[in-house]
Amino acid sequence: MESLDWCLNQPKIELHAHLNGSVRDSTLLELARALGERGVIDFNDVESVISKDDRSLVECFRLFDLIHVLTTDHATVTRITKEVIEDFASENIVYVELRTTPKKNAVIGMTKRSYMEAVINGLKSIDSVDVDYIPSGMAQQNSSTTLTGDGIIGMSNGSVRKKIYVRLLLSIDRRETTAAAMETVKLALEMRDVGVVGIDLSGNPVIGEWATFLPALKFAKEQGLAVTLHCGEVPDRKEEISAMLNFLPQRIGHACFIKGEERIKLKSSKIPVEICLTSNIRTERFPSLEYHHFIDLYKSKHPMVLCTDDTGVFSTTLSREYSLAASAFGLGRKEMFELTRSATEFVFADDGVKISLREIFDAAAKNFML
Ligand SMILES: CC(C)=CCNc1ncnc2c1ncn2[C@@H]1O[C@H](COP(=O)(O)O)[C@@H](O)[C@H]1O
Ligand SMILES: [Zn+2]
Repeated sequence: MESLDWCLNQPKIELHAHLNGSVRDSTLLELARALGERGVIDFNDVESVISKDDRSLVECFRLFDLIHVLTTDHATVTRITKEVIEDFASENIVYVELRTTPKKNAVIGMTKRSYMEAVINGLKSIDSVDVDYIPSGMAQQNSSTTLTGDGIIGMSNGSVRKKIYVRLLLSIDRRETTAAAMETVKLALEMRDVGVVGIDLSGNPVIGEWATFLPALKFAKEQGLAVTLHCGEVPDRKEEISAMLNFLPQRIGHACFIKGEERIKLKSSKIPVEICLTSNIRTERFPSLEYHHFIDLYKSKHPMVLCTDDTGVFSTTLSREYSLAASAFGLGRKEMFELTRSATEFVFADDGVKISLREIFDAAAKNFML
């Protein structure tokens, strides 16, 4: 494997990360213990599920339901958001699009909006790194900081801090109705001034119909939100894949089972693909990386980026994904650096952020392209 240290040190862009899939195991266990003590859950049952490493698709979605029981209150959503962003920043991710499904729970007074406000509070509460989540022109910049061009900012007092750009995508869960999906899109539109830039369609891929989500996704697009779709996660979905590609989303995730005509359509569309290697292997989309479609897309120069999907659920990091790709597909340092740098062009943030990211990668090129 290409040295994990090198992959850790290079600046990286993460475009496919689900909040509740990225929670630290230690945090989940702590939350489970507390709920166990209150008699809400049986801690021993939960511990064995959380500690398991390999999970089938069905088991993964059961785990998500369990994670949601543990995390869905305002204070915990704030806490996990803070920890997830701190973890991403600690491995030199300079830009992350974090996606999450806004949730309601009348019993604790949670609305989709208050859930998202708890996420924003998590971003605000981070003080170990500089977090940029407000789009240009929407807030006063911290005048005591200047970008040095390597993902690090120089403070007017001479100290140096890491900086991470964070933008948010609101996910529509495939279990939701058209009305619920529309509510999420409207919320996203109202929260553009706090860093929401787009919509994601995710959830159990064998549940739900494309036609249910289409009206909300169309509306999102018309209103200028970017859209990314989980597409081709399971076999035999020719019609849905075709309809999704015809929709022309700004990006798609996974694309594991896009074959024949649809594969040709994908390639000619140039829609960037978010590739999640460990996620695909752990959920047995492919028997091993040797069979993964990464290399076909890569060789045909299709726009793509490596992502984690769920660092917690799949026990991975973005650095590890790069290291895996290096060993499985023979990528050298230059290729890995160019792969993550190329994602600058398909982030959903505004042009000001793209310009800053180009500067960060240009400045880092001399150290990482050797
Ligand atoms: C089986 C598996 C995990 C496959 C690959 N990955 C995924 N495919 C589809 N939806 C996903 C995947 N990983 C996370 N999600 C979605 O993200 C949610 C967790 O993050 P959040 O609650 O939106 O903050 C899950 O409940 C699910 O709706
Ligand atoms: Zn995903």
